[in-house]
Amino acid sequence: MSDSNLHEDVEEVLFTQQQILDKTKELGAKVAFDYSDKRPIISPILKGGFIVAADLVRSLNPVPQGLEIEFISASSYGSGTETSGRVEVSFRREIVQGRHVLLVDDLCDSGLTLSEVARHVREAGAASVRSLVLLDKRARRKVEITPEYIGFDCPNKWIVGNGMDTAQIYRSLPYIGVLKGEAQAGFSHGIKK
Ligand SMILES: O=P(O)(O)OC[C@H]1O[C@H](OP(=O)(O)OP(=O)(O)O)[C@H](O)[C@@H]1O
Ligand code: HPA
Ligand SMILES: [Mg+2]
Repeated sequence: MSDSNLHEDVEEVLFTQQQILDKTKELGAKVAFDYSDKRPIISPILKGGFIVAADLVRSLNPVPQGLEIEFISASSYGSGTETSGRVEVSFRREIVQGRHVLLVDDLCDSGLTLSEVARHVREAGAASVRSLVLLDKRARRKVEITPEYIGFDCPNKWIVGNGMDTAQIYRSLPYIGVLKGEAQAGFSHGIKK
C-alpha cells in the first residue's frame, strides 16, 4: 500500500485488505465444512464484528443449510483503550434456543467480551456455542478462553480498522493498523484533540 493511502493516525499496517480477505476465505472453508449439517446461526458481535462477519458469510462454500444470521450487541470499552470490565450484552434470546451458534468478532483481547457473550448464549439454551475471531491478542488475556477459529495472532498493540475503532472512529479503514500513540492520547478524554 502506498503511504498516501495510509490514514495519518496509523503508524503501521499489520494486515492488508487482501491478507484479511485471504484469511477469511480459509476460515470460511473450515466453518462451511464443520457446520455443513448443523443449521447454524452466525452471530456477528456488534459493532466491531460486522465486517469480519460480512466477509465470512460471503465466503461460506457451500452455504450450510438453514444458515441464519442473528446480531448480538456487546460493548465494554467506551472511548478508552482499557476494558471497563463490564460487558453489556443484548440479543433476542428466543432465537438461539436449541441452535448451533457461531459467535463472530474482530478480536479477542482480554477475552471478557467473548466469554460473557458465550455465557449468555449458553444460558439462553443454544445447542452449542463456538467463537471465531480474526485476531487473537493473547498477551492481554484476563479470562481463559481460546476461540475455536482464529485468523491471525495479534501483537500487544492498540489496533484499528476492519471494524475496529477508537471512540467509534477508524472502523471503515480497509486494513488493520496500529494507532499512533499521539492519536490514542488524543482520545484519553473521549474527544480527539
Ligand atoms: O476481549 P475483550 O477485551 O473483551 O475485547 C474485545 C472486544 O472489544 C471490542 O469491542 P467494544 O467493547 O470496544 O465494542 P465495539 O465492538 O462496539 O467497538 C472488540 O470489538 C471486541 O468485541
Ligand atoms: O486493540 C484494540 N483495538 C480496538 N478495539 C479493541 N478492543 C479491544 N482491544 C482493541
Ligand atoms: Mg466489539
